[in-house]
Amino acid sequence: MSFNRVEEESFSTTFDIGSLPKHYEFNEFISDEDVESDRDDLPRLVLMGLRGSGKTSIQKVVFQKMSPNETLFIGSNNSMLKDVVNNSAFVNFQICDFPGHFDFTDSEYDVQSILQGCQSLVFVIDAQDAIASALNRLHSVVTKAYKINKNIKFEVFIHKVDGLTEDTKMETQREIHQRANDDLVDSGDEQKIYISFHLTSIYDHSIFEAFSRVVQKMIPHYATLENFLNIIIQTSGIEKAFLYDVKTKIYVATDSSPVDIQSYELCCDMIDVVIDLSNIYGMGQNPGLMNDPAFDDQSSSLIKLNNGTILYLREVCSFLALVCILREDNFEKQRIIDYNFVILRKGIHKLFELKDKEKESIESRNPPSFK
Ligand SMILES: Nc1nc2c(ncn2[C@@H]2O[C@H](COP(=O)(O)OP(=O)(O)OP(=O)(O)O)[C@@H](O)[C@H]2O)c(=O)[nH]1
Repeated sequence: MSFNRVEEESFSTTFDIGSLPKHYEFNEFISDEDVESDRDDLPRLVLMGLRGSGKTSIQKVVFQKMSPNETLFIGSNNSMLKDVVNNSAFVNFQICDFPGHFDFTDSEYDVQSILQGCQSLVFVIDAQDAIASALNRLHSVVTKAYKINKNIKFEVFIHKVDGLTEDTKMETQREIHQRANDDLVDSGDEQKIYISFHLTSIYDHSIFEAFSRVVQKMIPHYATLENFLNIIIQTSGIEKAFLYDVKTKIYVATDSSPVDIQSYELCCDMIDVVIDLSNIYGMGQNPGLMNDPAFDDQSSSLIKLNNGTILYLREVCSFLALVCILREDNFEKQRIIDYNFVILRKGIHKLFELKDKEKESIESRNPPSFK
């Protein structure tokens, strides 16, 4: 199998690479005031946890690019904050950040309808604080939420672990895991409710890694994406492949081999380098225009490390990039890799179309109505 440019061009004519339907694109320059946070039609992710556990900081750091140090000045929330994350077809949901003092009996919030449309409930526990009251709240939240919606995926972020030693981290995780499961056993819910645990901190990549896993569970076609990546690594001599949402550095998919956090961090750093360089040299013909993003269909990059490893990035569509790690020897077959990449990109675009068609058919079966 060999790659030649004619083949790539023939794909380009049948499918306009890099140009997805407009609504898949993230508009980088929407101000906070313009964002339509009441998009109740979108899949919903709910953040809960005790006061000061770090919910708002997580949301600001991951989705609004706030620097971790700035979160010191956020202040406590007294009402629910809603936000819409709309980067691509895969990273497209509404976030509801409940204040720490929230109670299910609180008539201020329409908990029933919020949780009915909820796909993922992230409960944040401050690992530097006493955990007993957080565990009580966790149990009460998951059992009540499960009664309202049995399809919610429950995720616990054991947060602020930057202040703990490696040993304490593991010990805290073990203790929280054990006690949360014991509580479920006591209430007879252990067969029904499954909780996933993640160690997180806004001061390193762990929060992005954890959010990646949460977002992946919200993607209906995740298995297909994973399969695509398995095929490309097998056929191209690649060691690890990540499909990144460039804007947030969440990886929306990866192949089925285990993720090692150093590889993930390396790929995140590569994206930063590409965006920074594009901002300087790659702003197209009109560098002054705000709508000329630093990441477009021409974006690609190759970085050689001094240990014989190569990082290779190719743009898949607006704000989605494939980042691969491979041995330098295997990169001799770059044409095959590029050819396989074109096929992969075509497959992912088809998946977008499929998702779009499914959405249209659901909407035609349930036309929107005024409440
Ligand atoms: N050390 C450390 N501090 C963090 C981390 N995440 C958040 N914080 C700090 O925790 C404090 C509280 O964070 P918030 O985001 O306001 O907490 P919250 O859960 O939204 O609080 P409420 O709005 O009262 O419910 C802030 O001072 C943050 O800087 C973390 O990963 N590590």
